[in-house]
Amino acid sequence: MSYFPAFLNLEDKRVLLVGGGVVAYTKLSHLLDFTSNISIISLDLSSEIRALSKKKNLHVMQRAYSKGDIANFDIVIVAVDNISLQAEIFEESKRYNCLCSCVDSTKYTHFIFGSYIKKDDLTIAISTSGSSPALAKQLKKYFLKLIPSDIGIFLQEMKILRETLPKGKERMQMLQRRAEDYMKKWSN
Ligand SMILES: C[C@@]1(CC(=O)O)c2cc3[nH]c(cc4nc(cc5[nH]c(cc(n2)[C@H]1CCC(=O)O)[C@@](C)(CC(=O)O)[C@@H]5CCC(=O)O)C(CC(=O)O)=C4CCC(=O)O)c(CCC(=O)O)c3CC(=O)O
Ligand SMILES: NC(=O)C1=CN([C@@H]2O[C@H](COP(=O)(O)OP(=O)(O)OC[C@H]3O[C@@H](n4cnc5c(N)ncnc54)[C@H](O)[C@@H]3O)[C@@H](O)[C@H]2O)C=CC1
Repeated sequence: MSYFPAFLNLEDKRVLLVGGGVVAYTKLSHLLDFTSNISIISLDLSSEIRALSKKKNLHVMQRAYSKGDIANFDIVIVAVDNISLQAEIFEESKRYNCLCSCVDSTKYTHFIFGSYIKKDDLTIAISTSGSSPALAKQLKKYFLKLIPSDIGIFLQEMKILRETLPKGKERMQMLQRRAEDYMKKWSN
């Protein structure tokens, strides 16, 4: 099955990360590119997670997960080395209308993490539907080399044009032409 590639606004969403090891750290550092409204529950916490949580002022609870902990969260990421806990929290998430992502099996997940490039207003996300995270990572590296360093400036110019010119056919054609011309300058 493929996953619908939505770009979520996390501004007022409360995120819970369960787990404090190697994989939890990767997920945390990626989440922090988009929100810092993150709480963490974990039995143990790596020194990297401790340091990052302190720096970002996150709410950290060092203890085992207990039933009901997700009640006040919109999104939960379960990055523990315990598949049955992942399955339990996934089941529980359905009752609380909470989106759940578990790191060990796509059976227990509403969404997965993609590999992504984030440069100013540009976000490119890549998924292999779980078939090969390693390839997703390599594709990211490949595409990263194609993106020029002035992309943020170009996007700002386009944003201003879209905000100031009246909507309509003329604006659509002009914006399309500008986007095409901008990309023609890339070496290929
Ligand atoms: C389903 C998914 C669920 C999810 O995590 O959301 C998932 C699951 C699993 N990953 C595993 C292994 C690895 N994961 C990575 C890396 C990343 N994994 C990420 C996402 C996803 N991983 C989701 C699917 C994404 C898609 O659609 O492709 C990335 C893209 C994003 C991120 O982590 O934020 C990030 C790269 C970020 C970047 O750098 O750009 C590497 C490579 C490395 O670490 O260098 C390896 C080793 C090589 C390999 O296995 O390919 C294992 C087996 C563990 C084991 O064998 O013990 C499972 C579980 C299983 O498959 O059973
Ligand atoms: N999705 C992905 O990208 C990847 C997933 N994995 C999977 O991720 C899982 C976690 O791997 P690591 O982070 O390397 O393990 P780890 O051993 O470094 O971390 C596990 C964490 O879970 C916490 N934990 C365990 N039971 C808990 C409980 N009942 N309540 C609260 N916290 C609890 C531990 O305290 C620890 O912080 C593994 O099962 C592995 O197969 C591994 C690689 C990549």
